Amino acid sequence: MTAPDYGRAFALWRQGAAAPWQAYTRHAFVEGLKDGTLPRESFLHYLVQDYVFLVHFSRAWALAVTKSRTLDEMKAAAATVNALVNHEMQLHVTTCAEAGIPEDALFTATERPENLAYTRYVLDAGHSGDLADLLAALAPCVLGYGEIGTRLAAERAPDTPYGDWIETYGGAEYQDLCRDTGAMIDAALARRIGPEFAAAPRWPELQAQFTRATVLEVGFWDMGMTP
Ligand SMILES: Cc1ncc(CN)c(N)n1
Repeated sequence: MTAPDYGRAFALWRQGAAAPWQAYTRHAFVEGLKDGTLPRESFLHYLVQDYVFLVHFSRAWALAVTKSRTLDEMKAAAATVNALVNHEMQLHVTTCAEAGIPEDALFTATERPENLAYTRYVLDAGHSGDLADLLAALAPCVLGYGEIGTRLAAERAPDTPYGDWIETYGGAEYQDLCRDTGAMIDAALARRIGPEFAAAPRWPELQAQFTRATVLEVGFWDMGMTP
């Protein structure tokens, strides 16, 4: 199955991080969602941690609004904040409520170190750099789940109990967000480092940021498998 088209910069970054990207998008946790063998306890533990993750990720996308230089950049970043806090997190709230975990317990959950490392790494990339640095660190999160969702929607076992999760990330709304984010990244990089991304002096550092965030995604799945 070919990877979905989320823009030029993403295609280059993904290729530059081939081994960790494979480890992230084909992780045992992901395969367990696909065939339904992931233990429920692991899934719920992951969802609680992921709720906290999304709180901090929303803060990072809000930082992208303040790092923007055009209204189009601001609109794209603000749309992602909205998608995270008003749509994606609803999956976590609803699924956890059905399992007897109330939303206030989600908001106050103790973060696992793998979670803390990832979110604070991304926030620091944004605070210490510009929008290009921040987007390189944010891209594996948004676009990786888009790629995973697309594949799982096509390959899932019909009776996996994780259909809601797969539909959230494989569905049209999330896929539109991925395409918009990919286009926003391409435009933001062209504006800051020129249209020939991979030839720009800053490219190796942006690639390193994308690769580090991808490795932290692998750690997040590992964490999910050890409640
Ligand atoms: C850890 C993680 N990475 C990515 C996503 C998709 N927004 C997420 N919900 N959680």
